[in-house]
Amino acid sequence: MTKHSTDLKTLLRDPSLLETRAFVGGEWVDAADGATFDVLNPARGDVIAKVADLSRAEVADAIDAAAQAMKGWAARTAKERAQVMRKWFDLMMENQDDLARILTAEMGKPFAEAKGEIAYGASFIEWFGEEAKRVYGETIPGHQSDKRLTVIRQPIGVVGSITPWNFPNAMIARKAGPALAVGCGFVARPAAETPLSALAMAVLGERAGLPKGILSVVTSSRSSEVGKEFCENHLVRKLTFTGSTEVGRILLRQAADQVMKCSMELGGNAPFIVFDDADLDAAVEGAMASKFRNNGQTCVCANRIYVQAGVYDEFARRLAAAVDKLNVGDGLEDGITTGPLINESAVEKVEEHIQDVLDGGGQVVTGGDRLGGLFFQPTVVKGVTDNMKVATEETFGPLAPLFRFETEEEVVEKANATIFGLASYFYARDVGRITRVQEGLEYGIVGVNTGIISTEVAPFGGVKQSGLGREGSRHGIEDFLEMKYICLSI
Ligand SMILES: NC(=O)C1=CN([C@@H]2O[C@H](COP(=O)(O)OP(=O)(O)OC[C@H]3O[C@@H](n4cnc5c(N)ncnc54)[C@H](OP(=O)(O)O)[C@@H]3O)[C@@H](O)[C@H]2O)C=CC1
Ligand SMILES: O=C(O)[C@H](O)CS(=O)(=O)O
Repeated sequence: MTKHSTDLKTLLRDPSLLETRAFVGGEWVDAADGATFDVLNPARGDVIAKVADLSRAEVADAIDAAAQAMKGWAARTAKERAQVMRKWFDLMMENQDDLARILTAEMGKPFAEAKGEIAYGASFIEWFGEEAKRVYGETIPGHQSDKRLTVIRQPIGVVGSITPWNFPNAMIARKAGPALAVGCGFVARPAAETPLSALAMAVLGERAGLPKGILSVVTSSRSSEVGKEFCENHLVRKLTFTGSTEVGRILLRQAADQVMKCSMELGGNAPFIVFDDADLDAAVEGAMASKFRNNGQTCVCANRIYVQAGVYDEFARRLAAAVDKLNVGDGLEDGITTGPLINESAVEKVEEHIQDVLDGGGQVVTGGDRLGGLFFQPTVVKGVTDNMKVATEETFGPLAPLFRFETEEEVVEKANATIFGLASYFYARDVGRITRVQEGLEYGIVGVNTGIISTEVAPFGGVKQSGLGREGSRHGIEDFLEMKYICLSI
């Protein structure tokens, strides 16, 4: 891999999108004490920016500003807010290439994939700008002749948002879209690894006409302090989080003290099942898409690949052949399909899972080795059994473990044997089997003969310990509204 420094500003058509100050109350600010934290390019290891490192007190200022700005923003009509959201969408798409280069530089995913994320993120801004115009109330036949009953829905209040590094644009957009569209104030704390994408979104949001203070981006290396401020500040009425189940539990415990409404999009352990009546080429294509998207660093990636005995060896052969065509490298360079992992611990987790398979008698079909830095060979292993770590732990990397199974009943039981319940996938052609399996899988999302399920028009979220609530779709707006029952006596 070529190792050279990243002069990101020279790569941008509009260098002003590369913002390193925090966005608080409509102002671009350095930390009061001048503190900064480094943002690294995971492909090259160099520091690409030094970003304002805010304290908890400065986060509180952003919350105050959001509460103040809400008064005017919520008073606008849904159509007026939608016009600003639409402008924001247009600006994100006009600046798609620059936003993608910033995203690739700080997170590592290849430029083409980063462009896809920008479009995916922008789609939530567009979708919820429109959806907010359809937040209807209701009238209810009175229980007494002198009573007139109505139900109205109003913005829940100031929203605190904590998002991960794996989708630095889309995970914020999937929350900010509905929250802002219905009139909420929104304070976003992006992961310390990837703050630049969020800041660039705020630059464009300001240009689109978001009023001062309604959106803040509070960059900070002190994630737990920010989380505590969100959970303890009584002006915050909603906490929305995407990340690990472990951190989700911490936040839920903290939010319980003020009975705060929470949305949680947490970890997964997706089964990917290939039955013997599957279209094997389609199943390989789906496995590649699901497993190796974002270098395996998504909560909906296939984490366990179950293949029915009759097609196990052929599927393994075809999958390995497809994996060998992946091109690992620096995502800012042309022709790269697979970037680096986000950090050293992510690489070590992949190595740990592979070694555990080998220690248990499994074998590497292809890959299995580091490539220097944070790069790792996309890997297929076979002979994987239920007692191995990869059966219960999310790898979050480019490892495709193949489990063999005999019967439909067996594999559905094994697929469900996890505390997680976010995404699941299977390939089959028998309609009876498809019906039984799609209904039997205990997951919030089931992909049938497809490995990619993510879209703004459908409800995204998990059951069991994969989360609370849904994001996207007409359902995704509900979490940012409160229902009010009005009983009028005439
Ligand atoms: N469901 C999903 O979409 C995702 C799931 N994951 C899962 O989480 C694992 C670890 O990934 P990672 O990014 O470290 O995910 P984390 O859950 O550790 O971090 C997610 C976000 O939460 C912040 N955070 C961490 N601890 C706290 C806290 N105590 N209070 C408030 N905020 C906190 C992080 O900030 P900071 O990074 O600055 O510490 C980051 O912004 C992955 O291996 C994967 O299993 C990860 C990303 C996305
Ligand atoms: O957190 C994630 O991994 C994303 O939610 C996955 S997706 O929505 O981009 O598919």
